[in-house]
Amino acid sequence: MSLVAEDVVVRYGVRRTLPWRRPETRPAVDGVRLTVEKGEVVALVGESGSGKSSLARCLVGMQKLTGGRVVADSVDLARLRGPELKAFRRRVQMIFQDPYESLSPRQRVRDVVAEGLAIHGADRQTRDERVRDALESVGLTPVEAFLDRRPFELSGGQRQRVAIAGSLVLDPEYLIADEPVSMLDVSVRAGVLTLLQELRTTRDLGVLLITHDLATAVHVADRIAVMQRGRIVEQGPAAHVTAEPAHSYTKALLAATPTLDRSAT
Ligand SMILES: Nc1ncnc2c1ncn2[C@@H]1O[C@H](COP(=O)(O)OP(=O)(O)OP(=O)(O)O)[C@@H](O)[C@H]1O
Repeated sequence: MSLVAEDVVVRYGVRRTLPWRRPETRPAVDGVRLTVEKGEVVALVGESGSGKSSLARCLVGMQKLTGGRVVADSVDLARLRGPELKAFRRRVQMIFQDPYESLSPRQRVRDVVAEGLAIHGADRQTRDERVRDALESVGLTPVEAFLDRRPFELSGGQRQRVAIAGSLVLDPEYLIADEPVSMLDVSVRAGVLTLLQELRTTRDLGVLLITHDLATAVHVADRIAVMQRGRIVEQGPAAHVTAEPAHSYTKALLAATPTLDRSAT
């Protein structure tokens, strides 16, 4: 069971030009191969503009590919239509950097979390059970204390947990988390990251954690993929990538992360 980017290319803003003229822009994603298995956390690390979000959008089917393909359990995403596409969208969920932005301020937590279920058609009792179960899974307990709150009555960490619960109600197989803790107070980051790690185990979830911060990646990831200017320049087990970085860019990232940089001691 895996979600795979195969030689994915994303090129923005290609002008309609004569066919023999070369495109003028460098691809945002430039031939990326990346696999996320169920039950593992893969961190995609790179500086701003390296193409991480573009690749993430490809993996959830929100971005048109210029080249390559996304394959979920051996099926090419581009071939999916109708109910199959709908099922894929349920199986692969995405959460974003700013939990406040992705939540509707007027809705109560119970409605925010149930929203995806309503779209995918579920009766009221199922919805209620799933919402409670999801809130428990993300540690928002006792559940009754949270059901009727609105996003502005929650802390940043709690809002991100609500957003994660909104994905979990759909019982996804993969979660693409785009900078899920970078807007959060440092004191609550570890809690949200640990939650993602737990979900990997308890729900056999495949997690792609996108971050510009190597320390965040090391905290939770089984594997790390390092992205620079649209390419994956290095990937491997987290411990290996940080202990013996092969690429100069990974070395630079390590050097910029004093808590991990062994050469600095
Ligand atoms: N919709 C778009 N139209 C045109 N260019 C885009 C679009 N989205 C991203 N880009 C460009 O593609 C490149 C990669 O952007 P992307 O957001 O994927 O990188 P990133 O690593 O996620 O960066 P950040 O962490 O800042 O979001 C950047 O040069 C960006 O300006």
